[in-house]
Amino acid sequence: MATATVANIPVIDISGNQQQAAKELVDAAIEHGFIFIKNTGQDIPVEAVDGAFDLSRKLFSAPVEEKQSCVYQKNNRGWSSMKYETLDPKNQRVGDFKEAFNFGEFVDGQAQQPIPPTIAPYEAQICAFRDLCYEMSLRINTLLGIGLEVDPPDFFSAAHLREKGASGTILRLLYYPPLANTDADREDVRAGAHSDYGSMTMLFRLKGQAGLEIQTRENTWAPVPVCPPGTENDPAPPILVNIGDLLSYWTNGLLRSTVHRVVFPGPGKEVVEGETDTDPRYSMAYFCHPVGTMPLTPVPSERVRKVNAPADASAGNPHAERKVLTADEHLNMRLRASYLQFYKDKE
Ligand SMILES: O=C(O)CCC(=O)C(=O)O
Ligand SMILES: [Fe+2]
Repeated sequence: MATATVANIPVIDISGNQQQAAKELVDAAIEHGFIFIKNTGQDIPVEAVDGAFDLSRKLFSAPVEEKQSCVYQKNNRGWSSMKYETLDPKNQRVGDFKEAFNFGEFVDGQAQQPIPPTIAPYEAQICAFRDLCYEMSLRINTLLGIGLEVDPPDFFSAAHLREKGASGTILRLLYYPPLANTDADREDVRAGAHSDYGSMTMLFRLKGQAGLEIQTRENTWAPVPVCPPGTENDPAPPILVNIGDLLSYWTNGLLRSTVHRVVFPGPGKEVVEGETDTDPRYSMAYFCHPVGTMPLTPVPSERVRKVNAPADASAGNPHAERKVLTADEHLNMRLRASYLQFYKDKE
């Protein structure tokens, strides 16, 4: 395999000077839409991430009947089986080569959805991990507000406060099995090309597991290494943050909601040194959504007001030719496109 020209995403330490961190975050969000957050274990302890990955392995290896009893529901929670979701419906002939399990909100430490008996004893642990992600997402949202000089600077984090109402926020565990030798269908893709639906996503990956690629400004695909240069000796790989569609709408396209996908790099394709696609791959994504009733209008920021939305940003922008959507209306529109069969069966 050829060695890849990897995406040049900066690694940012948000534990130091906050003004500096805010500036670096916003610069990266404008330029790449993707940001590595150095994992010093301060926001999310390394053991919490490892523990969540252990639970994920338990969950996906549970008997299929258990997973089936928690099957995907209209509230975007539960288990989706192999090839169930299609993230790039325009180009994919077969669904994503993955399984996923979505956790919605917990109330008093309890999931508000069926969970497989195999992991039921660990309900409190999943809730605690989701809470850690929530707290960290608020910090990042605050920094983005500071960096963009939004008035008030906590505009984004305030829009995400749980106490203000329900949101579409989801903790998603993902399992991508390897492609069997006999499986000649090279059309399989682990996750089709897409941008994320929420405000932003925090992604956890495991050392050595290849596959995530982002679309560059030149319309090429660049692999995103799990451990970029400078993080090799950190206690855990950095947390990868990416801007979703809502932060892009909120900022007139200034923050970039970058298209990405998960592939089998395959023979002859580029792969990051030290990574492979021949093993099972696990990842965890915290999809951060604001309170569902929030309108997606540009935020009060001089910097945002000055932006002339680029022509191509209007392609997926709900403001281009329709009424202003709320966060929930936007989410439902995107889910309908990705779970076509599910919605067809329901109608
Ligand atoms: O598994 C990954 O690395 C990314 C998954 C992803 O992009 C998604 O679920 O939105
Ligand atoms: Fe994604």
